[in-house]
Amino acid sequence: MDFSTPPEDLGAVKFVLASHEWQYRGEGNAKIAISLPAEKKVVLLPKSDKTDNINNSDFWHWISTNVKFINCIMKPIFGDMFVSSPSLVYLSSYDIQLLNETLASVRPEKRKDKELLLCGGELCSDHVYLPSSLSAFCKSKSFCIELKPKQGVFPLSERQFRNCLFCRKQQLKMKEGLVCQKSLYCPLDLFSGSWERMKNALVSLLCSPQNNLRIFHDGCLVYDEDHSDSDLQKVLMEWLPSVPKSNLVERISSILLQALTKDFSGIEGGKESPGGWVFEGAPPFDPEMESHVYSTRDALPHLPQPPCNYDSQELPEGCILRRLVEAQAVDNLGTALVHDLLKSHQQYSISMDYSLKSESINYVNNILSKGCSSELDPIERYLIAAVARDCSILITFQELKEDCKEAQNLPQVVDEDSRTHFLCHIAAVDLEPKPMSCINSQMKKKASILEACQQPVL
Ligand SMILES: O=P(O)(O)O[C@@H]1[C@@H](OP(=O)(O)O)[C@H](OP(=O)(O)O)[C@H](O)[C@H](OP(=O)(O)O)[C@H]1OP(=O)(O)O
Ligand SMILES: Nc1ncnc2c1ncn2[C@@H]1O[C@H](COP(=O)(O)OP(=O)(O)OP(=O)(O)O)[C@@H](O)[C@H]1O
Repeated sequence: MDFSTPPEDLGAVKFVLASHEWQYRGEGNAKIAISLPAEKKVVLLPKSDKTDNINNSDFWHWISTNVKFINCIMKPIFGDMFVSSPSLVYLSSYDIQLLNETLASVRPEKRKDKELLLCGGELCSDHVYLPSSLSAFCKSKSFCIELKPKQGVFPLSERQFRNCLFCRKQQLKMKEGLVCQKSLYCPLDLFSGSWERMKNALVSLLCSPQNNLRIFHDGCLVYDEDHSDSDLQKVLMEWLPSVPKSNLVERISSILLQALTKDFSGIEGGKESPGGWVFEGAPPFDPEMESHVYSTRDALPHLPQPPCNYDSQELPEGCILRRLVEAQAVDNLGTALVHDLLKSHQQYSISMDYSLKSESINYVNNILSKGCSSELDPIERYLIAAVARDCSILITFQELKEDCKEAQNLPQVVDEDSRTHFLCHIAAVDLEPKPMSCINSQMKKKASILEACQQPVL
């Protein structure tokens, strides 16, 4: 593969590793994140497995199309205030190789099936820190909670299960040995609009984080699934002022919930695109619809756990939870119906069995040409919703200096027990489009989940 041609014509800027102080931040299934602490930026580098076969020109078109998708589709849907625009960088193959070698000792074993092969990536604001416009009013320590909330609203065709997809998938994760304990978290509670259930969901995430919660302190990972309860207590003691007999997990959950339900529209110059996210023809989020499926719900596999609660009420306007749930509801058909549609669609069927990055470019270009409009077809809507069902949010807090009158109108939350005020910021990340083949792979995953639920691991 030849990655030597500088892709400057697509707006990419040269990134020389040796010119920056850098650290490994973390990774998911698709990208490795390198943080640049002095600049408060991150470089996100796509990973490849040995079977990926993409040429230089296709790679650069794919990655620049991804950035356009974030800017033109996900940003209007979530709102300017929750999404920042990445730019493109290119690296030498020497630097990519150096990264592979240097990172080998810090990368988790379970992620090493893929490595860096492609000489480019996205440069983004590092959202584990507060933007400087806010941190100027704060004391020094910053904390960030990363959440991957997963799917919190389901199309009618997928509401017949007693337990939601996340809770059913726990059976598969147990069966495959990916986790040794089931998560206590249920996304339906987080998105329920009920203060008590949302709070319980956050406590559950803190106590069983799996790959759905991480905490960073001044840019360093201090709590995730590989840490213990006592690590969590230490982090929270560092974060919150001591108050005798108070429950730190409860206190942090309350702070987090204030941030997740806060109306950020209009804050930080975060102007809405015309009409906000709701574009003509998008199915409105309708909690009433689910009443129709009660009658069939009991017919499906019973897990050795209580049923999930599909009841929900409206979330506050302009808060991140509402934006997420509305973006997830852009698909109102569900995987099986969309999969059937795809099979019958001559135009798409060719892309279906391929996970090649170049294959996704065509459908993303179609979405880009339509924009957030009623012209989007159900398959395109599904692919947009799929991003919102798997993205992460970074919620960052920094303690406000005492008597800081200038910060009155800035977004803040309060720890009631200690009366401490924190400025906060929320960013959605991992908003790149999924390949068309994800419809096929999600069908297969759902079949495996059903099978795992038929022989539940206790
Ligand atoms: O479909 P799911 O729910 O299994 O989600 C996958 C995630 O699994 P999770 O359940 O969060 O552990 C999975 O996360 P992990 O690798 O398990 O941390 C990825 O996010 C995957 O996305 P992609 O295919 O890399 O773009 C996700 O796949 P898709 O969203 O592309 O289907
Ligand atoms: N803009 C950002 N600021 C700070 N940290 C970030 C940013 N973007 C990503 N990260 C960190 O990098 C990690 C990997 O990024 P990302 O979630 O985009 O990767 P992925 O491989 O696509 O994930 P997934 O497996 O969930 O699809 C995130 O979990 C987060 O900790």
